[in-house]
Amino acid sequence: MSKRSARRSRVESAFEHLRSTIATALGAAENAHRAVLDECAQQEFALRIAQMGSAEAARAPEELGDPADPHLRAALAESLAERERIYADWTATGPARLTELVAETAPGSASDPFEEWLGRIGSGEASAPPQLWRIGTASVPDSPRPQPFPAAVPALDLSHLRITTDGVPETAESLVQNLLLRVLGHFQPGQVRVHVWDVTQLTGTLPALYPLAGAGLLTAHDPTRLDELLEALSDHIRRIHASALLGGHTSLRALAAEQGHRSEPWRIAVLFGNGETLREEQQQQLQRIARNGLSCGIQLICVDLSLTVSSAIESITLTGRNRARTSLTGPEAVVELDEAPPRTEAAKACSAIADAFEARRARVRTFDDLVPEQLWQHRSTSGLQAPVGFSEGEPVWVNLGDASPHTLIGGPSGSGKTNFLYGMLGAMTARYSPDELELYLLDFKEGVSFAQFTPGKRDPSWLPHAQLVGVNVNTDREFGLALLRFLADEMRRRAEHAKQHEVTKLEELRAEDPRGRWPRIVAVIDEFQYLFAERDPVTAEATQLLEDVARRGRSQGIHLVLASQDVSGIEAFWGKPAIFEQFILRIALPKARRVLAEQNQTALELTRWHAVVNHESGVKHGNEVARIPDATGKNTFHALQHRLWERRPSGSAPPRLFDGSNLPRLSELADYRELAPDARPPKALLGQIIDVTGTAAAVPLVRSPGRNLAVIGSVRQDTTSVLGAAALSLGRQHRPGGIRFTVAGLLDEAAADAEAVTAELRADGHEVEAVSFDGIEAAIDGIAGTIDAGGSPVPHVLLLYGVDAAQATLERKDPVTRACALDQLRKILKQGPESRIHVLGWWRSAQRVKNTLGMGPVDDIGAWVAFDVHGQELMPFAAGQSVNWSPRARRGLFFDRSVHSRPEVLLPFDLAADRAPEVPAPRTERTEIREESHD
Ligand SMILES: Nc1ncnc2c1ncn2[C@@H]1O[C@H](COP(=O)(O)OP(=O)(O)OP(=O)(O)O)[C@@H](O)[C@H]1O
Repeated sequence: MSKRSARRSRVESAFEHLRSTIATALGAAENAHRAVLDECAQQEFALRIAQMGSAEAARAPEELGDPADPHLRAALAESLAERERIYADWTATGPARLTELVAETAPGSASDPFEEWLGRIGSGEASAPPQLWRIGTASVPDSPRPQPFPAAVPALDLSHLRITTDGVPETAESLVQNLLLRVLGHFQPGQVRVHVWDVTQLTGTLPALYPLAGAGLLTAHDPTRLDELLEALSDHIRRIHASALLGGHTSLRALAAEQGHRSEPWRIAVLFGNGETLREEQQQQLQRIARNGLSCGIQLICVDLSLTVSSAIESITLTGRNRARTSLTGPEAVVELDEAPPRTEAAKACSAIADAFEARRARVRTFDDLVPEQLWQHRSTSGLQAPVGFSEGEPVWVNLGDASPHTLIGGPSGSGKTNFLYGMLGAMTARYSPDELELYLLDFKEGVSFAQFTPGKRDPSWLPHAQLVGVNVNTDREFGLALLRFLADEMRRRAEHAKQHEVTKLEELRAEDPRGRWPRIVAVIDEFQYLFAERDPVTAEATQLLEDVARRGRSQGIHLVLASQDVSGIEAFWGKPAIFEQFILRIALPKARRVLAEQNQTALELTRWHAVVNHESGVKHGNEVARIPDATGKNTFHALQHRLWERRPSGSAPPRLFDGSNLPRLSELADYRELAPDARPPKALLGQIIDVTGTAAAVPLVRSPGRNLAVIGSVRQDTTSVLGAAALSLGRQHRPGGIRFTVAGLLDEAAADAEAVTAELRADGHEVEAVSFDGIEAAIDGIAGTIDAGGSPVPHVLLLYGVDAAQATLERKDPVTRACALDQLRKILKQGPESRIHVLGWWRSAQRVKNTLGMGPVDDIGAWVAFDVHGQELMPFAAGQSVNWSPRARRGLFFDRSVHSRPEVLLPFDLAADRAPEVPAPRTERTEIREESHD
C-alpha cells in the first residue's frame, strides 16, 4: 500500500471511530432521555395516585390514563406494594385486637346484638360501667384486605358525643336511639335519665323511647324552652358539687368506684339542633355544661349543634344512610351503623324498663335500707356520710365533714325531727364504730326521746357510741352550756395534740398519730332554741361558745347537729351570721320555716315524712327531697341498737344519763363513792353541779375563817338534802372518833331529817350529839366554850336545821350576864373554823341569815346554797356582785367565795331514795315506741 492510501485509511478509520463514538454517545443520551421520560411518567402517575388514593386508583385506573400504560401500571403496583407494607401489621392483628377490646370494655348490652338482651332488665354495676358502647361495624375500605371490626364510642362519664347528620336525620335518630337502648338496658332501671330537646319538634323524636316518659326516665323538652333544660342541668352540676363531691372526689365516677355504689343516676341530654348556632348565652351555658357535666354524670349528645370545648368529645359524622365516620376510628374507617331493632320491640323494652323502675320506686324503703350489710366498716377520717332517706327508691345521703361541718334541722312539732335524728344516727352508728364516732345527745324538749340510748328498766342495752345523754333539760339550760364547754375544751385538746404533731386538722392528726383514738364527735341538741330562750348570762355564754365550736369544730372533727321547731326566734343565732353560716347542711321537714334560704319555699310543699336535704346552706339548687323512713317504730332503731350493743367493745360503759326530771343519788355519785377516811382537806358534798361528768358540788372545810355553810330557802326537802349530804360525806372521810357532830333539829318539820342524819352517822360509828330546840342554847354555849379552851381536837360540825326558828330563843339574854346564845353563835361562825369548828346551817330566808349575823360581816358565811331565793337578795352574800337567778323547782344556786367567781346551779341529792333502797328510784321511762318494741 502506498503511503498515501495508508494515510487515507488511517483518516477514514479515525473518522469512523469518531462517528461511532458520536453514535454511541447519542444512543446513550437518548436512552437516558427515554429513561428519564419513563421515570417522569411513572412519578407523575404516582403523584396522581397519591392524590386519588391507591385504592381508588386501583379501582378506576382509567381515571388516570390508559390502564395498559406500563408507567401507570408500574406506579400503581408500587403504590399498592407500599400500602401493603404499611398495613401489614394492622391487617394481621388490628381488627382482631379491636374486636377483643370492645368485647372486654363493652360487655352485655353495651355491644351484644339487640336480640340477645333487648327486653330484659339490666343489672350492670353502676360503680363499674362499660367504657365503650357499640354503634356499628367498621372497616377500612382502602386497606389491602378490608376486615370488619366493631365500632364503639365512649359515653356516660367519659365523653360527650357530637353528631353531624349531613342531611340524613333518620340515621341520626336511629343511631341515638340504639345507643340509648344499650345504655338504658345495661343498668338497673332509674340509673339513667334521658332528656330530649329537639329544636324542630315538640314530640315525636325518639318515639320508641317514649314509654320511659311516664316513669320520669325520659323528659321531652319544649323546643322553645332550651333555657330551662340548660338551667336544670347547671343546677344539677352545682348540687353534685355541693353534696356528693364534697368529700374531695373529683367525679361521681371516682366516688362510685371507691364506694362501690353510685348514688346519683346519669343524665343524658340529647339535643337535636338544625345546624344553626344557638343564642350566645345558651351556647355559653351549653359549653359550661359540657365542661363540667361529665364529672357530675351529665352526658351531652348534640346532633347538628356546635360544641367546641376542650373536654372529652367524640364526633360522629354521618355520610349516608346508616354510614358514618367517627373521630375515634378516623377518617379512613367507614362505620356501617347497627340496624335499629324493630320499633315495637324497642318500645316494649322501654315499657319494661319503666315498669320495673316504677316497681322499684314504689318499693317501700325502710329503716333497714339505711343500714349497711356489714356494720362498722367505715372510717371517719375525712368525714361522716350516711343515707337518711330515699328519693325514687335511691338513698339520699348527708355529709358531715370539712365542707359541711354542722347541720341545722327544722320542722314544726310532729313533723318528724326526732324520727329524722334517729334515722340519721342509726345510719351513722351502723357504719362507724365507737372508735370512729362518739355521740353527745341533748334533748331540751319535755319528754325523753334520747333516753332510749341508755340502759332502761327492762332493756339493758345502750348505744355504744353515746357518751352522754341529756333528757328533760328544758329548764336546765346550763346543761347545754356544759355540753358546749365540754366541746370547746375537747376542741382545744385536739388542737394542742395536732400542734404537737405539727398539723392543724383532725384528718392530718389521724394520719400522724395512727394509733391514737380520735373519733369524730357529733353533738346533737334537739330543740336547741331553749338554750337561747332568755336574755341572760347563759344565753350570752352559750352564744359565745357556740360560735367558737361552730367555727373551729370543723377542723377538729366536732360536728353540731341542732334541731328546732322554730329557728326564727333565736335572736342569738340570727344576730350572729358568723354562727349561722357554719351550718351548711340544712334539713327542712314539712312546713319548716327559715331553715332554708328565704327564696327557697320547697319545705312548704313537702308531703308528710319527707325532708329537704340541702348541703348548700339552704339555697334552692342544693335541694334534695328525700322520703324519710320510720326510724322509731317497731324493729327499727331499737333492733339496730341491740345489734350494736352486742358488738360493743369490751369495757364499754353506758352513756352518762342526765335526766333533768330526776335528782341524783348521793350513793351513786362517783365523787361520793371515792371518798375515803383521812382525806385532806375534808370536803362537804352538797349536791351535783350541771356538767358533762356529773361532778359533786363540794365545800372544803379547812381551818380558815368563813368556812361555814348557809343553806337558804324555805323548801325543806331541798335544804335538808344539802345538810344531810354534807354531813354524810364528811362522815365518810373520817374514821369513828375522827370527827364530831352536833345535830340540832330546831324546826318541827325538819326533826325527822335531823334524826335520820343522826342515825346514819351513828351507824357509821361517829359521835353525834343530838340537840333539840330546848337544848340549843346550852349546846352553843358549850361549843363556844371549846373555842376559848383552845379549840376542838377533831373537826366538829354543827348542823343546824332551821336556825331562824330559834332566833328568839338565841336572842334571849341571860338576866345576869346579859349574854345570849346568838352572840355565842356569831362567835362560833367567826372564830370556829380556825378551831376546827364549822357551822352548816339552814335558814329559811336570806334576811334571816342576816338577822343571825347581825352587824357581823357576811364573810363568816364563806359558802352558801340558796333555793327559792331571788338573785338580788343574794347579792350581799356574793361579794356584792349581781346574781342573776330566778328560783326554779329542785335547783339551788351554790357559791363558795373561796373558789367561785360566779354562783353555779346545783342539783340537790335525792336522799330519800338512798334511805329507802327497797323502793327503786324513779328512773326515766322510755317512750311508748320503745316499750312497744318489747312486745
Ligand atoms: N318518717 C316517718 N315515718 C313514719 N312515721 C313517722 C315518721 N316521722 C315521724 N313519724 C311519727 O310521727 C310522730 C312525730 O314524729 P317526731 O316525734 O319525730 O316529730 P318531731 O318533729 O320531733 O315532733 P316533736 O317536736 O313534737 O317531738 C311520731 O309518732 C313518729 O313515730
